Amino acid sequence: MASIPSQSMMLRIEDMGVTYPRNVLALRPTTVDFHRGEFTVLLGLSGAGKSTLLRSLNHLVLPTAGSVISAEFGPLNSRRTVRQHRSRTAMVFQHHQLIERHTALQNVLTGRLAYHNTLRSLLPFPRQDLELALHCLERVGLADKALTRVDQLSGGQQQRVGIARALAQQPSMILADEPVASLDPATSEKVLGLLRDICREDGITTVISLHQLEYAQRFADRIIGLANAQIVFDAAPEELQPHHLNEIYHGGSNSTPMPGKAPAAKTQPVMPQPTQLEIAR
Ligand SMILES: Nc1ncnc2c1ncn2[C@@H]1O[C@H](COP(=O)(O)OP(=O)(O)OP(=O)(O)O)[C@@H](O)[C@H]1O
Repeated sequence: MASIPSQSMMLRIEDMGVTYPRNVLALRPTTVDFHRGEFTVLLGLSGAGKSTLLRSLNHLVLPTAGSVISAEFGPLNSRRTVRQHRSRTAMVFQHHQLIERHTALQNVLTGRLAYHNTLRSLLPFPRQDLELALHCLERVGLADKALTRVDQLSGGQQQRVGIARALAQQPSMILADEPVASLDPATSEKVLGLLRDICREDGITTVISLHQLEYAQRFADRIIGLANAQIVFDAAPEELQPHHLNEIYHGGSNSTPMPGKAPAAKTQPVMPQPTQLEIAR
């Protein structure tokens, strides 16, 4: 039976694993707690399992083993609990998933849809929703772009609309899947800083997948390093040592134990390609 999460815990994955069709092992059975207000970065090479772990947290990817347990709603073992959990879990995507021919405000308002039934969502949004959406745009510095079509905004501005839409959902958790992968370094820093500051201010638990070590060290409260479908590091950024990076980015041939955990059992370590090594710098 699933154990009960403690007070500060927001979400627990318990012996959760994902194997895709054709026996592709993307995440070995793993147990991890995510705490209230924590800003966690999932770090690893392409194919390490970051997106799989991130998306399984709200069952966008369905775990094939173990369970996801919400402190608020319990184990995600029914359509009802999954729906409840998703209504409080906002997503930010790499390509923002905005409706380009709609205005920034209209896009942010879609963050409110989870709070209305299908029939209600066909009607104009209530005034409170409009005010909230405007407030969210203000928080990401885009109040003056509320009525601008999204396809007339820059990539960084579009991602800020994506964050405002997530905030309009009034989430207790935000899952961000490589939210800066399409942005230049200066814009990436601005977007990540904004997301981190707002989540900190509002106490929103955030899990975000990134390739860039530098950003993970700069913005994360906690880094979870993945390699070969398993967690090989899980601690504060200050604890990340060269041998951990070796584990994350090189398959860890001469690894030492990760903080708080026994050394991970490895099968068939996959060595990164030279292009992949670039991202470790
Ligand atoms: N829908 C799918 N069907 C089959 N295999 C998949 C699917 N999605 C991912 N995989 C495989 O699962 C493994 C983990 O992929 P995942 O996308 O989680 O890695 P990632 O660390 O997020 O990579 P990236 O940084 O490139 O997004 C990879 O081997 C990938 O090819």
